[in-house]
Amino acid sequence: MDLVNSLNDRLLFAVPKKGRLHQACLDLLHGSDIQFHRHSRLDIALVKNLPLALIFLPAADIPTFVGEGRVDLGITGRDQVAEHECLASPTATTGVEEVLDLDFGKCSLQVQVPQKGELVRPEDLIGKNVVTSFTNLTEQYFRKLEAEQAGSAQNGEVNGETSLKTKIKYVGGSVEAACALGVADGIVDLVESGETMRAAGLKAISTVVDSSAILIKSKHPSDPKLVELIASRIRGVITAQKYVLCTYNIERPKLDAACKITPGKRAPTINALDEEGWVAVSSMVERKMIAVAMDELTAVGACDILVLKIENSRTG
Ligand SMILES: Nc1ncnc2c1ncn2[C@@H]1O[C@H](COP(=O)(O)OP(=O)(O)OP(=O)(O)O)[C@@H](O)[C@H]1O
Ligand SMILES: O=P(O)(O)OC[C@H]1O[C@H](OP(=O)(O)OP(=O)(O)O)[C@H](O)[C@@H]1O
Repeated sequence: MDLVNSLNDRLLFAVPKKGRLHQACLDLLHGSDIQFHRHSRLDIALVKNLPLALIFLPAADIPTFVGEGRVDLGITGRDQVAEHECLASPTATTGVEEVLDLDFGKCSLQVQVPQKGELVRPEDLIGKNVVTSFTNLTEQYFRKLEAEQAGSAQNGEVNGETSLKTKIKYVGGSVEAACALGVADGIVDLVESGETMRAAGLKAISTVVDSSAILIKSKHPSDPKLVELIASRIRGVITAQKYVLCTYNIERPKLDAACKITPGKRAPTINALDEEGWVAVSSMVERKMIAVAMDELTAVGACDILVLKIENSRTG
């Protein structure tokens, strides 16, 4: 097939085909000027302006394809990478390397139990039924907990061959239904806002892993220079989303106080104004801090404060 043959000279980049990370990934590709046309029903798209092909895969499968080295780059959740890698030996030649935290898709994999009930600590689930989509991480978690309870953790038996008392079962989705249906005493599932958990009458009692979307690469990518170029473009878009540009005018004696509020990524840019004793300052400020920064700037005497969106960036 032509499409498959045309992959030979291209770097392969795996992107979640659906789910929570899909749209944010498309936005990131757009912001990085990675241009492609995806035919309906096709999970491969050739990039028009770079020797790159996008492969649309379930987020859970991306660490496998990148880890095997067949696909060079990928975006998925840190939770999915941890689930895939937690049974791998640290000296394995296959596997993935994290390139960049993408600052979206933030959630936590948490142990959850019914709000009303006798189970209050993760140890209370030992020997009971636990349902999850993350069986490897859950097994690792309960293996450690069981070893600790048996007082053997310090003797290095955490990864020992003793069989697990806790019964861990896999389901592919709607994990939160398992307790109400009587299939599980507790679950291990992702929590972002906590709405799903609370609606199902559950509460979190422990965190297995915190997650966000990450850019990963194989240990031996086919074109390391192109990997670096793509990482640099994506880093630029992420930085642009994370920061805004704040500009203001201030009298020189008040400049030190203002610069403490807006120190910038490297340092603020300061230009003399065509008015004696006044300067203009421009500085990158984290978007989530900008309202507080504006309040504080006003309090120290800054005026004409403007906040501008950053379209794209390459910063050190
Ligand atoms: N509620 C959430 N908030 C933020 N990120 C999430 C949330 N749920 C999942 N994620 C992230 O998105 C990744 C993919 O999860 P998602 O449930 O979207 O996958 P999927 O199974 O491919 O899609 P779907 O649930 O539509 O079948 C997770 O591994 C996690 O990193
Ligand atoms: O804390 P919240 O903001 O409510 O988000 C958490 C929910 O989001 C994910 O499921 P998703 O909606 O993707 O569907 P799924 O159960 O089919 O995976 C996750 O598995 C939780 O169920």
